[in-house]
Amino acid sequence: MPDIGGLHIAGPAFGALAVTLSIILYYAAQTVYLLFFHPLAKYPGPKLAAISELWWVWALSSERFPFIVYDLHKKHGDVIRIGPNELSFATAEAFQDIHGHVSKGKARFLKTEFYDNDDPVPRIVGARDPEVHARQRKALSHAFSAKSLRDQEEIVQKYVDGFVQQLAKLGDHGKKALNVPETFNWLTFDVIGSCYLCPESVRPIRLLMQCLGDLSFGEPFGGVAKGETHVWIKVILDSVLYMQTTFLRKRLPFLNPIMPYILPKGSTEKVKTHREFSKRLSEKRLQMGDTGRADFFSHMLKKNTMSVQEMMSQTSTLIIAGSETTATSLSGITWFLLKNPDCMVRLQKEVRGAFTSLDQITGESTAGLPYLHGVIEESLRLFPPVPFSLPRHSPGAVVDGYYVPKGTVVSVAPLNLTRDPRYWQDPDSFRPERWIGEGFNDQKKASQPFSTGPRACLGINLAYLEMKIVLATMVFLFDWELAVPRDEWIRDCKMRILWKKADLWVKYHPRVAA
Ligand code: HEM
Repeated sequence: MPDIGGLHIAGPAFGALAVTLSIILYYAAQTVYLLFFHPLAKYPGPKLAAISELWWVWALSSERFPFIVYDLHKKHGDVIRIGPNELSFATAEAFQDIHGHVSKGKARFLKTEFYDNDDPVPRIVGARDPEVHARQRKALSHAFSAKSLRDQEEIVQKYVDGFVQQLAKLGDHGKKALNVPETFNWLTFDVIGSCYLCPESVRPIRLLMQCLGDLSFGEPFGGVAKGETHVWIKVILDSVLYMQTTFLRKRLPFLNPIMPYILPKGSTEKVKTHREFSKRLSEKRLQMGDTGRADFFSHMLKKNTMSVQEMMSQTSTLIIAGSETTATSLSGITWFLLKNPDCMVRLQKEVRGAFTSLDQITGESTAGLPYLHGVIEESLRLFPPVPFSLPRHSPGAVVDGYYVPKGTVVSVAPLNLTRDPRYWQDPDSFRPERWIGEGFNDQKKASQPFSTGPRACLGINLAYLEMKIVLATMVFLFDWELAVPRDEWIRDCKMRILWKKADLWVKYHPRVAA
């Protein structure tokens, strides 16, 4: 029986005490190291973030991550420590250093574990190995060529026509308010579903009826046709929340056992359902082989550089990457136009002056409307549809003048960059004219909603095409009214990897002259 300072402690109790003391000492020593001697110790930020992953987990779970990081940069400056081994930057130079192309032979910043999920094979957005990613990107890039875009325009036109008819019908010609984020989801999921499968209108309907027949689904997602959110879209949006928790669980594995109690009921099942839908849809499309039509799948098949599993795993990613982002952008644009009636009037003048009938509204004709372009760019600046800060591992390199040790996680806070007075005149105001001609001499590289470099968005041209056609059509046909007045909308949105948008109720009145 050990005798400590006159205290007699039994053997097992002594063992437990020794273990407890060792653990306390270990964490105390680690805390001192992380706070004072770690290579990142000199950077400001929350103390909890410096010593533990708990801060990051708290910030991500709060669903307010971009706002929290925004406020921290405002308080502490351009470089802050947001994890024991993680830095957040707030400059355009840092964005370029981390995401831009690097010269041959130089090491690249690669995606972190944040992008991992439980999928057996990586898919384009999540592929961390540069070789796997380059191969997948090459196979898919043809689906985003100028020629493919021309095919995709037909799809966009078709769904936009149906969409505005639904807005008129369901909105009872301006008498009833519609929830904007939801309506744009009908459209963008239908468009991407159709581009993904095949552009001929009847095909996706039949295909989906065949493979998901028992669930009696209609068109690709049937959102526009039915004027309601398809059950798969609901499942997809919920499973994005689950994906967010995957990162949390990976970062703090001890959370695993309690996750089922924290997650909303049925989350795990929803992810499974989403994967099952994607799998069945892909299988059916693969069975069809070469259909002679240029959909996303046909390009992958033609390239023949991806395994069947790899091709199938792209489905769920592309459907989310291509639809939710565009719907978010369109919702943001709606908000800014309604809060800035002068801008709305100027846009109406441009669109209504340029066209006398709907059939004149095309990809080519809308590409020549500078104010429309300015409206889209300005909204993407103030409300970037991808709110998370695209984390990367430093290869041991300089970021905006700071040497960042190898393995450190680095990212750039999207909201700070786009509202920084060093880059933008009158940064918090919605001023589409800044994007026309010389504008205000802003440093436009500080707005990178589609990212840049080898991992930049593949669907950028499709996104602009879709946004321009739908906005021009809606402005041409309707006068918009904010049905439920509100002072703020952006800060009411939450981050679940992508934005979970707050409701935005709008009435679409038929334009008198139309
Ligand atoms: C306004 C609409 C859109 C925005 C703001 C947007 C934004 C982005 C961003 C920021 C990334 C980089 C993600 C990262 O580094 O983790 C990305 C990647 C990607 N986006 Fe988009 N996107 C939009 C629309 C689309 C559309 C319509 C498609 C078509 C399917 C698409 C397909 C992709 C793909 C395939 C990638 C992965 C590229 C790669 O890793 O090589 N996106 N997007």
